[in-house]
Amino acid sequence: MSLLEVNNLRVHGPARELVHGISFSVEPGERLGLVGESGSGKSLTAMSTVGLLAHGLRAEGSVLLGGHQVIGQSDRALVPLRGPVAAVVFQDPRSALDPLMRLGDQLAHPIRRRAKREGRSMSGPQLRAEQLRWLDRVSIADPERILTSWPHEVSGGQRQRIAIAMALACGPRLLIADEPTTALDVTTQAEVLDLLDTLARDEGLALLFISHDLPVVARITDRVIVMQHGRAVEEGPVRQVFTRPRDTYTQGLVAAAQQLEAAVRGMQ
Ligand SMILES: Nc1ncnc2c1ncn2[C@@H]1O[C@H](COP(=O)(O)OP(=O)(O)OP(=O)(O)O)[C@@H](O)[C@H]1O
Repeated sequence: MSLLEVNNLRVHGPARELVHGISFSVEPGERLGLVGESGSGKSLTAMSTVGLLAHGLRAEGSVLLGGHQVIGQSDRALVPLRGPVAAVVFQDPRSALDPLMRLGDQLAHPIRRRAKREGRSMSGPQLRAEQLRWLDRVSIADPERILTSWPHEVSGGQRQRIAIAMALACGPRLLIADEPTTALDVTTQAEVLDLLDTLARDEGLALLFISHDLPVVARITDRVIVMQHGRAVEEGPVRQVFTRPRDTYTQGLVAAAQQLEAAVRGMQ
């Protein structure tokens, strides 16, 4: 059974339909990229798979996540799926972090939830050891200080590393990453991307990776869906789509990425 199976997903906005019937699946351990220009419907598609659409939007069709139907379910019914089956890393790590809670307390939350789910009791020292282990896994320097810090006391890159640690500490089988490096500077982007790549491999995670950055998607995913105006215009293995694009829109995206790369090379 697929980990995620999306069938004829439509997303309706207040005034018009925004995603016009998209279908795809993600197998355990597979890495799927969603690419396309700004406003093409990548985020709405991804957020629909975990029932996280903004107020005023409505999804229709079928989304089976870990075999459970997501469309039409209440938030309460989706809680057991969010975290254990799929976790999300957002573009802006501040959306995952409570500004009024110390980082250690925030990281404790998914660790405790997972332990409870697995029927493990957890002492204070065990919890602290787990917090430090997760900070080490996301390569956070000075973890003791970080645990007692507030979100505004750490850098954007550190916030994103902690958001990734919180997502992975839930023990998900699918990680949805929505432009996870866009808000970071170029050096930090590359580091966080490497981190995601390594952690996903080590944990055997499936990835649904959203980006408008084609080289990044080429590096991190196996298969890609190209979206335009709320529709999938092309889908296939990432190498095939990026080296021999069939659709004219994809051809344009690939040509633009190549031109940018050539221009940067010319400056060096
Ligand atoms: N809450 C909302 N209410 C109304 N329209 C929305 C809402 N959220 C998104 N949209 C519209 O839906 C369309 C798709 O948006 P979506 O965020 O999925 O695009 P995207 O491809 O992820 O773009 P980006 O790369 O800029 O994040 C856009 O036209 C957007 O303006």
